[in-house]
This record gives sequence, C-alpha cells and structure tokens, in this order.
Amino acid sequence: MTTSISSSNNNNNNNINNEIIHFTSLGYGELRLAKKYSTKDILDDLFQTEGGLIVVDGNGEEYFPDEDNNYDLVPNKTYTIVSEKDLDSDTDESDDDADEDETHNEKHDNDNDHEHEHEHEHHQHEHKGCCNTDGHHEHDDNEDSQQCCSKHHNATKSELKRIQNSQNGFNKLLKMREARINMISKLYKRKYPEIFELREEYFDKDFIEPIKQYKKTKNQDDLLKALTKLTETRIYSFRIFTMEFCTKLLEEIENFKNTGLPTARPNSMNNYGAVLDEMGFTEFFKQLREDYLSLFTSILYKDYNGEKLNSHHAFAVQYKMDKEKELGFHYDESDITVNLCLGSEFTGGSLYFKGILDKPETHNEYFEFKHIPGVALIHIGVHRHGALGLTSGERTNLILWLRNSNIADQQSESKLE
Ligand SMILES: O=C(O)CCC(=O)C(=O)O
Ligand SMILES: [Fe+2]
Repeated sequence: MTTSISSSNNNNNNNINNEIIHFTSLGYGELRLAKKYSTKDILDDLFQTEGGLIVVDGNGEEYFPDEDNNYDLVPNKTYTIVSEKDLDSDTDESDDDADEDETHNEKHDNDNDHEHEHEHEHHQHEHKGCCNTDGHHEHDDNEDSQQCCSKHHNATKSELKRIQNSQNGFNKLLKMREARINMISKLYKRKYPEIFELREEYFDKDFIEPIKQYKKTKNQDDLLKALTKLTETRIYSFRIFTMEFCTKLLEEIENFKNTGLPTARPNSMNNYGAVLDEMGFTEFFKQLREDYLSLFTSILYKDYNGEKLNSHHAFAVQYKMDKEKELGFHYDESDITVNLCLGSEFTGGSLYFKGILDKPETHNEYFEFKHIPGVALIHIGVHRHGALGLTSGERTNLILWLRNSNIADQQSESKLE
C-alpha cells in the first residue's frame, strides 16, 4: 500500500499554507505562524515579550500594529522578534559582549570590528532558519556544506550561549513552549482524534506478537524477534505501526501544518517538520517509551542509558525537492533514537551511518539504509549519521529521541561536518 497526503479532505482547517509568516527571535528559536494569528497579543504571548514586542523585517524596518492589533506582514517572509526587555539586558551586559568579541576575532583572523557589527545585525534581522540556536555545538569547517556561513554563526554563538545558559533564558524557552502548547490545545481540531491515544491495534503484528510472547516466556530471544540486526554497531530495523496508522499520522501532521498554528523547528538542524509533543502526542509517546520501547532498549543499550529512559522529544522531519533535500552529518541529542519513515513517495534520501562518536574503532564504518515507509530504525544517539539528498518526491519521518534526563524536550542536535 502506498501512502499519500490528501489536502482536499482536511476537516475544519482550510489550507492556508500560503499565508504563513516566519518569525525568528535572537536566541529563542524560530516559529511559523499563520498571518491571521500574527497579532500583537499572540506574538507577545508566544515570544514571552511581556508587552515589549518589536517586529523588524529583513531591512531592519520596524513594524507597528494597527488598531486591531494586526501587523501588515507579507506571507512567506521572515521577520525578527525582539524583546525590549532583552535589549535592555544586552546593554547592561555590554562589557561581557566586548570580551566575547575578542574570542570571536581570535577564531577568525580576517574579522574586523566593522564586519562583526554587520554580522551581528545580519543575524538579528535576516536570520532565515539556517542555524537554530538551541544548544547547537557545531564543528563545521566546511562552509560549502552549509547554507549559512559559519562565520555568521560564530559571530553570535557565544552571545546566544550566554542567553541560553542563563536560568532566565531557559525559563523563557520553557514558557514559550508552554504558550505554543496552550494555543494549540485550544485551537487545533484533530483530524484523527483517536490516534492521539496509544492503542494496541496500531502496532504491526511483527512488533506486538514478540512482545506478548516475551511477557509469557520472559525469554529475551522471543522479544528480539521483533527486530532485525543490521550492523555490529547495534542498528536494528523493525516494523512498529501498521501502514494504516502511519498514513493517518502523516495526514495529521500535514493537517496541523495547514492550520498555521505555531510550529517550532523540530531541532537545530531540520528546518521543516513539526514537534509532535506540541501537537498533543506527549502521552502517546510517553506510553510507547515506557511500556514498549524500554523493553528493547534495556536489553540492547544498557551502556547508553537504555534501562533509564525517562524523557523524549518526538518530532517529524520533512524533506521536499524545492525546500530541504538532505541532512548534514551529525549526532543526536539523545541516548537512543528511533527513526520511522511515514512516507509518502520519494526516491533518494537514504540514511548513512559512520561510527559511534565515543568509539573511535568504529569510525571507518559506512552503512547506508534506504528508508521504506512503515519501517523504523533504532540506533544509539551518538551514532554519527546524516541523510543523503532526496532525488524526487517528499519524505516525512517520525523521530523519537529517547533520553535519560530531567529535562524533556530540549531541542538540539550536533553537527559534525
Ligand atoms: O532524515 C532522517 O531520516 C534523519 C533525521 C535525523 O537524523 C534527525 O532528525 O536527527
Ligand atoms: Fe539525527
């Protein structure tokens, strides 16, 4: 069975894709939001600017709301949100900034003060989503492989780190997430409400039968029949959900995106997709982690916290020919990752693996895996990997970052080259 996304039978939500506005905020990530939701009150809430919201376009021009609280913004353009409060605290800490400038100039001999100033301004006003700021530890010398020059990134990296490392910055990120979740839970009309609750009937029989058998026999070999071992570095493939469920989930994600409700970037590297936890799937994935996936991880990945998973970040990544086709070489901010292809139709886009970060003896590995709708992989989070370019169609994958951490849903990912 092939999966395809239908936009014609969306219930209640009109397709308003062409009215999406892109917002970026210094140090606090990016957001897609329908024009109809881009009012002063909503933006203040989503960016936690406490009334001190400033909207600036790519030329540095400031926008002001009309009497109905609306801004005259152009769909598909990127606007920067600045908080008056953050500007104040930036001025207070200008001494620190000067120190950081020196560090920056050491790294880039050809930088001068003027260039730096320009980079800084460029970052504030024209940041197009090339490098999210969520705790991204980048080691990239190859500027060609990035849309965004690393110089630009580094110009503000220390500053962003400072913001994010501070307790205030972290609390603000949490509040922003809470504001998105509140808005979505009030306004989102689910296309398939039943899939937000984990039911046994959604599992592929090749996944659930071995689990049932294992519960009777307590024999690990019975459980592991659900998985196929692909490499000595512990990459396994398995079918987890039925194709019918995968198709519904894919349509639900598409439906959500078409509403124009606030959509954060899924992680620091993927630009397109959605955070499933924010859509209302947190309980679903918590149950999946605790009652099902942990059975496997506690046997297979003891040395990577497989027995101690207590949080997750569930998101979808999307690749399209005219948008994002590939994903750079990186490792995940997870202990263990599950990656399930949902569809729809595509060629290319294979996943490749090149050894585990903390196991140098594995670094000459090269393993390529062709994504197949309905088939999942499970691997160690620091197993270095990337996705090759799509050659046609569209690909959406569900990614589950499983962690032992007190902090659920921290979004980051580390780039390697
Ligand atoms: O596109 C893929 O299948 C891989 C995505 C991935 O590695 C990630 O989001 O961390
Ligand atoms: Fe990844």
